[in-house]
Amino acid sequence: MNYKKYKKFETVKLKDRTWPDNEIVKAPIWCSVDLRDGNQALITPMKIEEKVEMFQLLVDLGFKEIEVGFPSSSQIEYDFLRLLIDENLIPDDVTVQVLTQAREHLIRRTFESLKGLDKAIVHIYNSTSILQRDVVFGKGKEEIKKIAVEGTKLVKELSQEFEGKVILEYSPESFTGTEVDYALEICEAVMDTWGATPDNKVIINLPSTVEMDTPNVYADQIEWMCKNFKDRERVIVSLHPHNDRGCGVATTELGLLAGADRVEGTLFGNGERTGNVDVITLALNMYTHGIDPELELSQMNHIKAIYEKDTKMEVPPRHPYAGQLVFTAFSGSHQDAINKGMHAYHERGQELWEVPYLPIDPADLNRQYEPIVRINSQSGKGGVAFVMDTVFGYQLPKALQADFAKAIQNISETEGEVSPERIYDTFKKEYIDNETPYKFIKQRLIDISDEGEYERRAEVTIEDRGVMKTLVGYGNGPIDAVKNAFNSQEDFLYTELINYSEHALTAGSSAKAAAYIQLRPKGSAVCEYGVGVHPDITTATIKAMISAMNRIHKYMKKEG
Ligand SMILES: CC(=O)SCCNC(=O)CCNC(=O)[C@H](O)C(C)(C)COP(=O)(O)OP(=O)(O)OC[C@H]1O[C@@H](n2cnc3c(N)ncnc32)[C@H](O)[C@@H]1OP(=O)(O)O
Ligand SMILES: CC(C)C(=O)C(=O)O
Repeated sequence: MNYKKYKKFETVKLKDRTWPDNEIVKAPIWCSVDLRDGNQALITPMKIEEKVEMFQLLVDLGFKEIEVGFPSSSQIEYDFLRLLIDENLIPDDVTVQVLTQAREHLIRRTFESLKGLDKAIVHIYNSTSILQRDVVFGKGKEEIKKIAVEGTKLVKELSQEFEGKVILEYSPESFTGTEVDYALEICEAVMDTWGATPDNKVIINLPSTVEMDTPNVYADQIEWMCKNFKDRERVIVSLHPHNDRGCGVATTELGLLAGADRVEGTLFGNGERTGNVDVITLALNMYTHGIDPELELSQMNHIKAIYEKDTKMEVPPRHPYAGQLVFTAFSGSHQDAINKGMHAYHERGQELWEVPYLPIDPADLNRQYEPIVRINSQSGKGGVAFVMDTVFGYQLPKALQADFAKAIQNISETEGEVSPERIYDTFKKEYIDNETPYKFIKQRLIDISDEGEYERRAEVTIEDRGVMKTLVGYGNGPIDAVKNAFNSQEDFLYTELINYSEHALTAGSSAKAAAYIQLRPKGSAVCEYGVGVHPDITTATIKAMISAMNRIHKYMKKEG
């Protein structure tokens, strides 16, 4: 690879830059260019119905400025705008924008397409970069400036005949490859020609048509322009970044720090080559800093579905905020931290979102029902416990979490990802449905307390390898009485209770309880959990105890 084939681009010299100390404190004016820059870059450009659907989505998301196409370039582009106008599909608070090269016949045709609108942004451009002046136009600086000025004159003239209001936008296209002082000279000439004033501002769009350098260099270019306009008040400074070096979002954010007022971009960053800047990421980056993004992005799956349908593009699984995997943690330590963080967030009822590894509450994007944690061989007990809790409602005690996670890891090591259903089935098989050698049949608990002495008699009927037995025991509470009923049998293992917990599993009249019992045979190191589920908590507890005993039997048999 011959890196000597390339050279670094000449950067603007800005010694007194202020942008590094600035902060983004409010949303910029957003302009969607999905229907123009996005559409022109598609393998199959959108059909009219798809354009209409996309336009409606953009309106619903809250865009107030939408570049709807390049009407002079083709009949479909022209017809689409006509349809929006003729069918009255443009809301009053939305301004449509149209792009055209700064060429007479294209500008005239553009104005024809606008008939009937009460306002529009007419966006003219010509390339101003050193390279394009040379290889595309073969023209010097004055001639290139003349293209912009002549184009502006014509837009002005046609605006005067136009019944609505025209806002002029001018782009020194390939701005990032243009000397800033020359870009400024053309932009000032355009504004002077237009007669720009603070009440009749011109949108000066400074595109990073090709991302040529690090985002700080673009920020320097923008700050330099902002500082050097003759009258900053007559300009709306607009950014239009592309993503050639993969820094489109950073470039835009730094451009905003540098003083820009407006951003042109697309949903999910569709657009020429590596795409335009992704407006959704920009807006949600602001949102997660407590800034109103002024876009309604809560129905993320819906936005993604329409986008994918109309553009035939796919949102990659790791795309910020929208990708299928971005609210999923596979690794154990992440799962553990998310699990604890979510619990703390809900328990504390705090207003501020603070959950490790999740910069945004998935619920804010209507993604709360997606599995946040997925289980593979890198997962630990936290992730398994999280799935059991959030998907199935079982709050596993710590020691059981570790024990059960081992069983799941054994599966994932051979089979890969383990689904929540598989996790639950395994849990049931391991801890609930253990019926050999002992099977629970029924129980009766009698209060035999006397003069302040709290005492219970437990009668537990079980099936022991085909034989029905009713065991009787006494204790100072149900668990004690039941345990003693088992321990009083000579042919049973004498077990000690190590741990007990229970909780309601479901709400309402059909509520069930889950009981967790950990037992250890006296003098043995074996320690097993059993789980019982039943509407009656005592029955759930007895079932858990029997399950734990059966697991001990199984384990001891295995160990010989
Ligand atoms: C960075 C961007 O995304 S800019 C937007 C780009 N989008 C598009 O181009 C999509 C729609 N475009 C089209 O369909 C066509 O380009 C049309 C219909 C607009 C124009 O088509 P054509 O006139 O056949 O060709 P083309 O666009 O290649 O223009 C060629 C001529 O226009 C000149 N030209 C190109 N851009 C501009 C401009 N912005 N202003 C003035 N002249 C220009 C070229 O120098 C060239 O001149 P030459 O023939 O004297 O050499
Ligand atoms: C027309 C201009 C703004 C453009 O699309 C670009 O520079 O990328």
